[in-house]
Amino acid sequence: MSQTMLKVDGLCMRFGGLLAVDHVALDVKQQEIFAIIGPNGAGKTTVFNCISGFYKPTEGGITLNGQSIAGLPSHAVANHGVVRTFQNVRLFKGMTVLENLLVAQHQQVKRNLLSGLFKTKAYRAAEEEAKANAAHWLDVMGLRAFANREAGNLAYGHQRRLEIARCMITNPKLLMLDEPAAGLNPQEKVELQHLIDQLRKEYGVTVLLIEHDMSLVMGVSERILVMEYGKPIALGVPEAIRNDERVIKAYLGES
Ligand SMILES: Nc1ncnc2c1ncn2[C@@H]1O[C@H](COP(=O)(O)OP(=O)(O)OP(=O)(O)O)[C@@H](O)[C@H]1O
Repeated sequence: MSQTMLKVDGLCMRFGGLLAVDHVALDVKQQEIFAIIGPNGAGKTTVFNCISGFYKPTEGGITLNGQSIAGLPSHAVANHGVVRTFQNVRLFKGMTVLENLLVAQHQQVKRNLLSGLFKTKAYRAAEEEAKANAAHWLDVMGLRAFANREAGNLAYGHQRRLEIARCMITNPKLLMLDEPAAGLNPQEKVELQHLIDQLRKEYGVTVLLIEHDMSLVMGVSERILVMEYGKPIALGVPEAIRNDERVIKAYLGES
């Protein structure tokens, strides 16, 4: 049995009178692909925002490899190796694809002002490494032909891939994808499923995913947590979730 990487316990998030997340618990194992699903407004993105440091939870624990990350600001959570994408793609749209990948590595490239000014050997080496990494991820994501194109001018599916590349280039432990299939065509969805699988197999990343596309969720996830009105209502393998009466009811109630 592999080790738990992310553990969320008794997580609550209140907005005024609304308990958007109500005692959510989950544990994601090393190199697992774990999905959170649920009807609109169930609290999925709020859970993501709490884990990634965009919200400070009202209550509850969040640990990464046994270390508490609850309540840390997002940049500190990112420094622990937890990175995420957003429901609406967030890129530097006026920069080129390549520049987006170089900027994503700014933490790794030595930013010491003096070493930058004098272009020390170490600084130049770090710059070269950043460029080589960028080239690698352009290839993995099939974006090499668009390296010098403005990110904002890419087709939507390519923007989504660039967003994932920006995460992966930082060599994360946990990759959090918020509705990565939204806006993709059926062919792109199939490719996305293969990509998620490939990222886990080849780069050892653990994946936490929110997704409405059931074919993708059922095809790629090892375990699924279902939320409704802020509460966890089911947790299990895809086959069990597919046949869970509470889950079926929650989804039927939505349509
Ligand atoms: N910053 C906020 N202030 C007030 N209410 C919020 C805030 N963020 C989320 N909510 C509310 O919390 C509830 C859960 O929202 P959330 O976006 O987490 O749901 P979701 O499951 O991700 O939905 P969807 O699938 O539609 O993206 C909703 O009722 C939403 O209006």
